[in-house]
Amino acid sequence: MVITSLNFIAFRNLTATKCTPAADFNVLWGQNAQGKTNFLEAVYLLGFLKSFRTQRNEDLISSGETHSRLQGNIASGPLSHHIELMIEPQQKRVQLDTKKVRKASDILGILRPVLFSPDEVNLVKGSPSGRRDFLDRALLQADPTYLERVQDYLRTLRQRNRLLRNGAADSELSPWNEALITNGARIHKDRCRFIEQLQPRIQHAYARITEVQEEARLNYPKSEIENPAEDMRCALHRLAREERRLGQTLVGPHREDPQFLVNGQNLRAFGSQGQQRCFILAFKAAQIEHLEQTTGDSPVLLLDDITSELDSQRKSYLFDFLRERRGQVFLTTTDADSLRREGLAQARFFHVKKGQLHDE
Ligand SMILES: Nc1ncnc2c1ncn2[C@@H]1O[C@H](COP(=O)(O)OP(=O)(O)OP(=O)(O)O)[C@@H](O)[C@H]1O
Repeated sequence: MVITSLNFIAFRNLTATKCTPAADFNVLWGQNAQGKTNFLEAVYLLGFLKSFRTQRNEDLISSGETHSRLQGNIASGPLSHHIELMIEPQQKRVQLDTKKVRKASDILGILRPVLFSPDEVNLVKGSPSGRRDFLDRALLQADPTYLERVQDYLRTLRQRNRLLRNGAADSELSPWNEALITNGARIHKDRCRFIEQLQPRIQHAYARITEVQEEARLNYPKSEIENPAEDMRCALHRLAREERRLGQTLVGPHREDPQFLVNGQNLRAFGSQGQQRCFILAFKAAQIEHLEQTTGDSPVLLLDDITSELDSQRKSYLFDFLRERRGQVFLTTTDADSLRREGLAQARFFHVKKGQLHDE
């Protein structure tokens, strides 16, 4: 898939930005705090409807404005689509080909942006919720219907927590236990299946990046158990008193923690910065290849200031990887010359200055 045109109005410091990107490499360069990441964020929002930096709509709207408007034309094989996203403080409204989109899952997949940003490296050592979210975002790109299953689970979880907090009787809780088990086991299976598909690619990419014999694994807890529903039921029984005492659900995929392992050691506790970066890079490469194979289409890559983060070996892997694949890429950098030296001289260069884009 290729973005053929973009139009951003009143988005952060991008007051009025029009752009006709190249079908392959696009470099957004400029000094710090000029709007380069804002541009990537806008593209990401058009495809994913969620920011990778904030949950608050107000942050996205240019100061002093009431709403932002993002528009993009996307060509995918013989098809072309127009996405329009209106961001207001209390809501987002989406149109696909001028028709109102009611369910987010109907639009995921029209534009698939895969982001690689330095901040993601911190996920490896951060909280379990960051790692779950990281995995879930990748899964959603591969399978937009996963969103509805996650939403069902979260609704059940909220309701069950409310009942636990209010000291509801067992008979009242019982149907919610069953709903939690059914929806939770589905999420567990979805995540395990997805990781199983990515695993050989992660391993392969990691070996190529590092050129050492280390085994990289993404591990999901209890992925080997045959019946996750039964396992959840037993755990709910075991922890029933504790759940009532705390007023919250202690069992289910919202508590599970994907582990990033190298040679069997958890990077969360033992990983060097270099191993963390390699792992995330390998994961992204695996995710992209998997998307290309399962959807038959290349996602759009958004690389935020990545060259300053990587050493020369990882940079050369990344550029080889980018050159070998087809597909559209947007890179941000403060140093356009170094990208020209990397062989991206054919890219389309946009200078970003004070929220304005200048085609060069
Ligand atoms: N809602 C908003 N309204 C107006 N300006 C905003 C808004 N949100 C952020 N900005 C401005 O956007 C700029 C930051 O842009 P961005 O994060 O894209 O930087 P960048 O060019 O990627 O820089 P770096 O290289 O440091 O990452 C800052 O000047 C900030 O004040």
